[in-house]
Amino acid sequence: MKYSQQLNVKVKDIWEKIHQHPFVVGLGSGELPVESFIRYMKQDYVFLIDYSKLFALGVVKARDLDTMTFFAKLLHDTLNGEMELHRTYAAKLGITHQELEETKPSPINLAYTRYMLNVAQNGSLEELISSLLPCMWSYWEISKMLADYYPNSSKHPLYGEWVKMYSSNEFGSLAMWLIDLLDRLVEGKSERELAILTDHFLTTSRFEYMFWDMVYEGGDWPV
Ligand SMILES: Cc1ncc(CN)c(N)n1
Repeated sequence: MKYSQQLNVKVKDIWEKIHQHPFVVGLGSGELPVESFIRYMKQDYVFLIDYSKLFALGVVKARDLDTMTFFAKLLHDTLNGEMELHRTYAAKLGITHQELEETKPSPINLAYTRYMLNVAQNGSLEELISSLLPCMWSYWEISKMLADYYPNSSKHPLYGEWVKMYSSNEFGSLAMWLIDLLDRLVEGKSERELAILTDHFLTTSRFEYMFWDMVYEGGDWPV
């Protein structure tokens, strides 16, 4: 079994909980309260600013030109494609660019990005990939699930564009490229080395769940 398939088995319960989370279900059914979506857009925008830096660190840690080019593309697509979706939503929702950029990250948001940035700065390329992969892979799985269970979700007047972006073949192919890269990089790694990667993958998958919960419930700083 490929390493990515082993990860997929181990993460199943966490991702299942994400698929059942009221925020995700609400995106599919169209019944998500707009206040939660606004909170998500603002928190996610500042999340993506830090997340982009992981791709820049991927360029630095890459060991060949193909991998460098791929991370450079991910960096470009995140800053200009994924974040443009957020800017477009912000305009629709009456949020200014300044408000978006100045969003104060919630405790969960900060903990999640700091965890990944710490791994990216201090760990290997394989560690960097295993910690940032759930972000892309889980969104790809969510959007496929939504397309199956809520076939009209991509036509919703507000949430449809979100569903379309993350269920696009382009987004899916980037996630698959990264999965394939990780499978190639782990060839010959010891059980001990793989256990570290698996731990990063499961930790950031849990952060994904907590992020959904935070934007749904509004987990801000207590004081
Ligand atoms: C928190 C989070 N996780 C994942 C993604 C998809 N890149 C995102 N935009 N935000």
